[in-house]
Amino acid sequence: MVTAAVAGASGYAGGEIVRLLLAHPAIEVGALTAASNAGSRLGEVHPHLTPLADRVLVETSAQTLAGHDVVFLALPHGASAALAAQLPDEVVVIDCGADFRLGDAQAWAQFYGSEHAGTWPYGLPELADRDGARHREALAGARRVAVPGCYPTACSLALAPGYVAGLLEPEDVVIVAASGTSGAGKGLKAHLLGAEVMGSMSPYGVGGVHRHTPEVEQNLSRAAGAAVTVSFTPTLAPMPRGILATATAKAAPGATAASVREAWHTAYADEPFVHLLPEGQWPRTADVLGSNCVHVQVALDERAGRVVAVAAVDNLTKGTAGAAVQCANLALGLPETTGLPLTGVAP
Ligand SMILES: NC(=O)C1=CN([C@@H]2O[C@H](COP(=O)(O)OP(=O)(O)OC[C@H]3O[C@@H](n4cnc5c(N)ncnc54)[C@H](OP(=O)(O)O)[C@@H]3O)[C@@H](O)[C@H]2O)C=CC1
Ligand SMILES: CC(=O)N[C@@H](CCC(=O)OP(=O)(O)O)C(=O)O
Repeated sequence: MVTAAVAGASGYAGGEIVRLLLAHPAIEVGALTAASNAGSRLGEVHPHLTPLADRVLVETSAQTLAGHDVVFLALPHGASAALAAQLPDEVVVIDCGADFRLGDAQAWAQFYGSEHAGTWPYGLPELADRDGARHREALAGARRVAVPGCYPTACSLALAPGYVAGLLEPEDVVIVAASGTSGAGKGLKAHLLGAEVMGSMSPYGVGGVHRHTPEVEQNLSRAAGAAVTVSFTPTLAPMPRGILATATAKAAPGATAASVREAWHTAYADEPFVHLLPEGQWPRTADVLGSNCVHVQVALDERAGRVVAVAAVDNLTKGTAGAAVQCANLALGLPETTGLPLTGVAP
C-alpha cells in the first residue's frame, strides 16, 4: 500500500483529493494538513468526508509531509514551490497549484507577477502534441507533476484534436467558459456572496487578462505545432461545481463536417475519461459532476467557417483532484483509472 499526504486538505481541492483517495484501493490517506484550520477535525470543515471526520488537521510543513510516498499539494499559488523544494526527490509530488504549469517564464511574470518557480511535466495525460504523442508519456514514473488549471483542462481538450489533425487555424480562437463558484476556492470573497451569485451569471477577468489564457495557449500551441492565440473569457455561474467551455476556431481550408468529427473521434476513442458524445448531443455540467470524465462535442459551423467545440468537466474532479489522482496513478505505475469515478451524480 502506498501512503499519501494531502497539503491543503481543508480547502475545496484538498477535500476532493481526500474524497477520491478514500475510494482508492492502492493509496492510503496519511497526513492531512491545513493553515488556519490546523488543529480542527476534518469533519468540522468537510462534514461529507465521514470516514475521516475525527482526523485532526495538522500544520503544513516539510516535517508533517515527511514519510509519505506521494504528497498532494492543494495550496494557494506561490505556496507550493518553497515546500516542494524541501521534499525528497524520490517522493511523488503532485501540485494542484499553478506554480509549475507554464514553460514560459515571461508569461508567468506577466500573468502572476512573481518569479517563475520552474516547469514540471504537465498533468493532462490525454492531451496530444502535433506529432500525436500524449502528455501521459512524460507522466509515467514522474516524480513531480503540475496539475492543469480547471479552465485549461476543459478548453484544451475541447479544441486540441482539431489542431493535431491540422483542421484549425492558429489565430482568432475564442473561448467563453462558465464555472461553478467552487473554482474560486473556499475563502470568502465579496463577489461570491450567495445573494450576489444565486440567479445571476457574470463575466470576470475580461480582456485577455485571466491567468489561464497563457496556459491554454501553451497547450494548443503544442497541439498545433505553431503559436496559437486565444481570446478567453471566464464567467461565473450560479452552481457549486462544473465548467462548460465553448470554444470556436477558424476552420482550415478543406475541413468538412466529416473530417472534423473523425479527428475528435480518433483523439478520444481510446481515452477512458474523455467521451465524445453522439452527434447532436451536447455536454452538460450535471452529467460529469463528481466524475473524472470530460464530455466533449464538436460541430462545423459552415456559414461562419468556424469549428465549435464544447467540453464539460467537474472543476474539482477532472479539473483538479481527479487529474491529480490520475497523475499519481501514472507516476506510481498503477493503471491510470485506478480508484477514479467514471460516473456522475445527475440529476
Ligand atoms: N477550486 C478549483 O476548482 C481548483 C483549484 N485549483 C488549485 O488548487 C489549489 C487549492 O485551491 P482550492 O482548494 O480551491 O483553495 P481553497 O482556498 O479552498 O484552499 C486552500 C488551502 O490552502 C491552505 N492555505 C491557505 N493559505 C495558505 C498558505 N499561505 N500556506 C499554506 N497553506 C495555505 C488553506 O488552509 P486553511 O483553509 O486551513 O486556511 C486550504 O487548505 C490552488 O492553487 C488552486 O488554484 C486548481 C484547479 C481547480
Ligand atoms: C470560478 C473561479 O474563480 N475560478 C478560478 C480558477 C480556478 C483554477 O483552476 O485555478 P488555478 O489556476 O488557480 O489553479 C479563477 O478564475 O481564478
